[in-house]
Amino acid sequence: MSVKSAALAALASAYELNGLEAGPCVVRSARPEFGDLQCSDVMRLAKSAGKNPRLLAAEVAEAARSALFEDVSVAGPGFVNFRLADAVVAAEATAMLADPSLAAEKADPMRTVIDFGGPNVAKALHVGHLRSFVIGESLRRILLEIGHDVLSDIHLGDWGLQMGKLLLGAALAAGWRAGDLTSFINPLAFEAMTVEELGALYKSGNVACEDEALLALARILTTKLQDGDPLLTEAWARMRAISLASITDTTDILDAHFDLLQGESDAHAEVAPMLDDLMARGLARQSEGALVIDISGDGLPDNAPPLLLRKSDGAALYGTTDLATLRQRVRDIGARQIIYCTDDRQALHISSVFSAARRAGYAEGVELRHVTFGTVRGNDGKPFKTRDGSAASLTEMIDLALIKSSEKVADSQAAAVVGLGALKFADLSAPRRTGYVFDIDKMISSEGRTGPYLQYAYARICSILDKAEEAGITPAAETVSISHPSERAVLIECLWYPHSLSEAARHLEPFEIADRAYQVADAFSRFYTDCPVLKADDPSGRLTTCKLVARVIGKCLELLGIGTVRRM
Ligand SMILES: NC(=[NH2+])NCCC[C@H](N)C(=O)O
Repeated sequence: MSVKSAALAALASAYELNGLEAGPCVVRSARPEFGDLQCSDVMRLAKSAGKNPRLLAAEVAEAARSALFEDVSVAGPGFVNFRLADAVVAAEATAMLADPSLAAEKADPMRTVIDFGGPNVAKALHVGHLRSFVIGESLRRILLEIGHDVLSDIHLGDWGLQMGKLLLGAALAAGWRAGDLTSFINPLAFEAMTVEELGALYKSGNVACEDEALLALARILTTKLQDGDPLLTEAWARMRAISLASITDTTDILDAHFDLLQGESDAHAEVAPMLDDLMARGLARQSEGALVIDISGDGLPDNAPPLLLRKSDGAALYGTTDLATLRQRVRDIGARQIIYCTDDRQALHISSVFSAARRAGYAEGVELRHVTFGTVRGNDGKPFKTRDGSAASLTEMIDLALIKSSEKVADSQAAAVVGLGALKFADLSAPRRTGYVFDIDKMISSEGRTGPYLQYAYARICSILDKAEEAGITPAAETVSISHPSERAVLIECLWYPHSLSEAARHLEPFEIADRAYQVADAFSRFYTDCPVLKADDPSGRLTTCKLVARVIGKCLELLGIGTVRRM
């Protein structure tokens, strides 16, 4: 039973007694002085039943009274407020501490594929990738925590026109000016190449494509590669490997885990049979030499353009590989739920793919969800840039966080945990769609809603528990009791954890967890100011409270992908 379900159950019978039909709704009380939980829909029900709202609320409150609540009262025009009995709070907290999952509500396990990161071969990782890695990894952990069977896939951008441009850049660098391009592409030349050099090849190829004639050549290279030209394939494979190695260096630092390191290219074998299938069933149609599929619904604007599946030159597009990948994920991996985590500028693309998949019957009974996020801004309110004016590079952002944290934390291992924690918490501590301002000094501060604040809180509680152990006063039975209003307040914050977890999973919103961690830590600091723990007459109850708080904050940070240290 969670705190919320207690009130819901009580309300349900109170509703029945009063002949009210609508399912009761309960939220956390915004004013703790009135109670822990609140129901505000009696007023609306009274209106439609033509009753006096305060009187009806009083009747509901009367019927909802039980031993679970110290008080059920009516406030204002008809709010019903519940105040949990202290014994219930203590018993719930005790049960939560004894439960390895901290009373998490488990879901019906579903095979879930989560597609996040989406880095591209030969292109530097930037601030948008930071968000996708951090949010995606946290969602991966949250969905695993509630019991889903999760597979994460990095979905490397390794296939479309960008690969033709890269190959063109390589030929240009090798001195090509005219004639057969491929004779200027030597796969062995990529043997010892760094990612930076690779990036420079892509950039020069991309700039060269401002010239229509060269762009046409890049398209030819793209199609040749997609048709399996052996030389281009070998060159491409080497470049892909160099990029992937450098990308996984970064994801290792960020502690983002991928079960599958697949890319757009992995869908290639699927493309031709899929197009045949769509044509055979009359779903794909020719349009000006290209092959398209009409789409609608999925939040698409009316008369959305059809999704382009094959260009007139035969090349497959971004949407084609996404559709083919989706089909594979459902058919071969058995995905019942597929989650895409990209910035909000891809909303139209992803909706188009979802719509095409549904029309084609590739997503029967499969939940498709797009997790979007907003922009990281600089202090000027514009998208965050690095000094040279280009989109901020992810490695530079990581370095900046690590330099700042090493100025604060002497131990180098702890400094890395703090720096990365600061970076990640800043990314997760606002609802993901909002975006945020990148302010490294604020992120790294140990005050306010920051990663370091939570990591310090966690370390401080651990040190209390360690001291208790050294002094031999670790309680034998872990029973929570309430000795002070501040202790009750922090326990209530802990009891909301299962609800936050469910909400985070339901809305695919790690902010719910970040906020829970902060609320618990904040209430803990008030408790610790008001209540001596080790010096209490009988420290065992308060130590148990500390233990639960450490477990909840530790679990939240783990779900956010943020590391902890026991000593700072
Ligand atoms: N399945 C997907 N489309 N995932 C997102 C991929 C992002 C893409 N590589 C880009 O940089 O824009």
